[in-house]
Amino acid sequence: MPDLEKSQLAPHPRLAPPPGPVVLLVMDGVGEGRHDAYDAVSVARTPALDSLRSDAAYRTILAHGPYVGLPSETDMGNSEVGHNTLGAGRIFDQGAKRIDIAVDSGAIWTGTWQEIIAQVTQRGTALHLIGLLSDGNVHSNMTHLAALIGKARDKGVHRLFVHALHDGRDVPDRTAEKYVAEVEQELGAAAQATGGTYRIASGGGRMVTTMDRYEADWRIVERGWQAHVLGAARPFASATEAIEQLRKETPGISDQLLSPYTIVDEDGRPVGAIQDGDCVVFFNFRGDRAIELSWAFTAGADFAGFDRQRVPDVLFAGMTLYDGDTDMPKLRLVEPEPVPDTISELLARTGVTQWAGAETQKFGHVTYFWNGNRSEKFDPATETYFEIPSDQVPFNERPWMKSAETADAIIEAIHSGRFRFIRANFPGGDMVGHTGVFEAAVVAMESVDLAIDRIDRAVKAARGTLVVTADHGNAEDMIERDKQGEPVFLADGTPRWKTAHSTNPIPLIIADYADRDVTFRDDVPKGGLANVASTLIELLGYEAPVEYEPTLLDS
Ligand SMILES: O=C(O)[C@@H](CO)OP(=O)(O)O
Ligand SMILES: [Mn+2]
Ligand SMILES: [Mn+2]
Repeated sequence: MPDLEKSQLAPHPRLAPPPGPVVLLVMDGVGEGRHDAYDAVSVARTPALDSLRSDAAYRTILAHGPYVGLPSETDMGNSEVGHNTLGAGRIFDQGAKRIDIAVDSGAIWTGTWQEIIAQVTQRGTALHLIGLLSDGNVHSNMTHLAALIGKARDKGVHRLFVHALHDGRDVPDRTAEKYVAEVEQELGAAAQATGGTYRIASGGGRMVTTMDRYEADWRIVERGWQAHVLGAARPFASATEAIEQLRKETPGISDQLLSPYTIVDEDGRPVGAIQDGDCVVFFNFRGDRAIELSWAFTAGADFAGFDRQRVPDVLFAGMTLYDGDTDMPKLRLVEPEPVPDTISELLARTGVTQWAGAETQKFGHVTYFWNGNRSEKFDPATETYFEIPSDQVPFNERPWMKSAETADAIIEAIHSGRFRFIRANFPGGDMVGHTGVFEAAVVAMESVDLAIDRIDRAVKAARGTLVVTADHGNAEDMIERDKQGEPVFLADGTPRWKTAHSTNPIPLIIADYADRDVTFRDDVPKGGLANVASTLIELLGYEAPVEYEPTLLDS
């Protein structure tokens, strides 16, 4: 490694390293809400968090929009941008924003896009656009899909198929039909303009179709493959008909869970199965839930995810890079901004031992996202990764998730004495928050609190430092609100439960058990996730690099 000596962190002039480890707990999807009846975080009984808030150093920080590299103040945070920003100590333009810029400047229509257009027009093959119909700006954005359809139309593409994943997680639930109608309109106009075939060819809810992550459940991707590629999912004449029928069969079903389907013609043949010579663009820009399908399209015979049955020879491109280590996918429409010199890289160079762990659902959050979308370690000799297998159920059915097992693993890491920096993620607030089941979200928070209580005692005994924060809000605001912020109710008076993240600030708690004077400075009122890395580096006993956003600690 070049410059290893030069780039080591310097000892902090005032703060000595604590005798025990610095332990960072990221409560996924836990913001500071209104403390009303729809705030599962405050409704939950959380004695550990309550006493930490009152006895330790406590403040809130920002985790949305421009504070994490997203286009606007109204953009809620999410795990990718949140953990990227936590790990980078700086704010980088994130996927959503980079694609917006590339569309505005036209840079997206060079390179890979030209290759795709050349192939489909010269060979008369089809262009397939797979992705999430959403304007949540977390995994995808409808404006990007519209731009792709419009450009294909202008380039005279004759056959274009959209494989539609339904959201209900980053947008209000049960709105799938609205996004479908929007796309159908764009496709209809393009078909008319070109005299070609522009159609939705398959679809399904994102949590059961295609968008698995961290290999939690490959069956999800297999179902997507059958729907999009093989054209072999349950047949329907249109996406609208599929959504209507599936809702009739399971009243109240969330868009996330709509079964996969394939659109067929009058003879029952799939209208847009994927064939040799076709081109495929996965228009999601976020990596975690895009990686597995990308593997399925690009891996050779050693692919072990599921039996693909038929692997069409296609040109496959991602909206952007999904995995920096494996350079995957090889073809992409927009290059990401590299995120160098993350906190883990600096700590590894300095020889600080690190442990990172979480259950499967968020394992990549504290490794891959934390390290700027890289899955590899910087120094295997000093870094340990630990994964606890997640349950494979809707999380409202097991809202405690693996909180206890994660706490066990962290406490073991503390007791081993081998690690100076320990970081972990507790998914409960987020994963259960996304189900829109309020009572379950309360249980999730209580299980996270029990875990924090145990970890807090272990950190105290080891004379370390406990840092508790989050990556964005979710469970603290579980109801849809109107423009004035008032709760929205259904006709029968029940709350319209919200399944998405929020733009709320998040907590930052520091409990130092090493007899050091640790207090927050008061001159960074708009402190955000980007300020956490410098703060952690100081707590570890080093000077934060000047390139990072400043520390939140008093000097
Ligand atoms: O589940 C996910 O993919 C997102 C929401 O779309 O949540 P998070 O950013 O918390 O991982
Ligand atoms: Mn998250
Ligand atoms: Mn989430």
